[in-house]
Amino acid sequence: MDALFETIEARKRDLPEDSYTASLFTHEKGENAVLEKLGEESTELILAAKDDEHEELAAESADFLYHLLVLLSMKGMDPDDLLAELESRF
Ligand SMILES: N=c1c2ncn([C@@H]3O[C@H](COP(=O)(O)OP(=O)(O)OP(=O)(O)O)[C@@H](O)[C@H]3O)c2ncn1[C@@H]1O[C@H](COP(=O)(O)O)[C@@H](O)[C@H]1O
Repeated sequence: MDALFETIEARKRDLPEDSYTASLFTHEKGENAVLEKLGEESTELILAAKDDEHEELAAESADFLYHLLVLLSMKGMDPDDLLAELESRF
């Protein structure tokens, strides 16, 4: 997750043209682009869970987590903020 987040941060900084991640940071809809994606991915995740398809559920969870990490980066946060919150509940 740390390596993926570092890649996301690099895409935010360098904005390569062929990068999907960079396209989320420069989207005309602003942060709504990634928020919409999170909505779609959560629906797909729920459908995979209902079908009890483990492979599909893992794939949809990965899609959701990736877009969540992009959102955290957009907000100037990082995975440590998420982990700190989880630890505070432990
Ligand atoms: N983990 C991901 C990842 N998960 C999902 N996606 C993209 O998220 C997009 C939307 O997912 P969907 O399931 O909705 O795909 P879709 O059905 O094609 O939907 P649309 O794109 O048509 O809306 C797809 O284009 C996926 O490729 C990701 N794109 C990138 N990453 C990671 O980010 C890294 C950098 O990627 P780039 O920014 O593209 O260089 C990659 O090496 C990966 O590690």
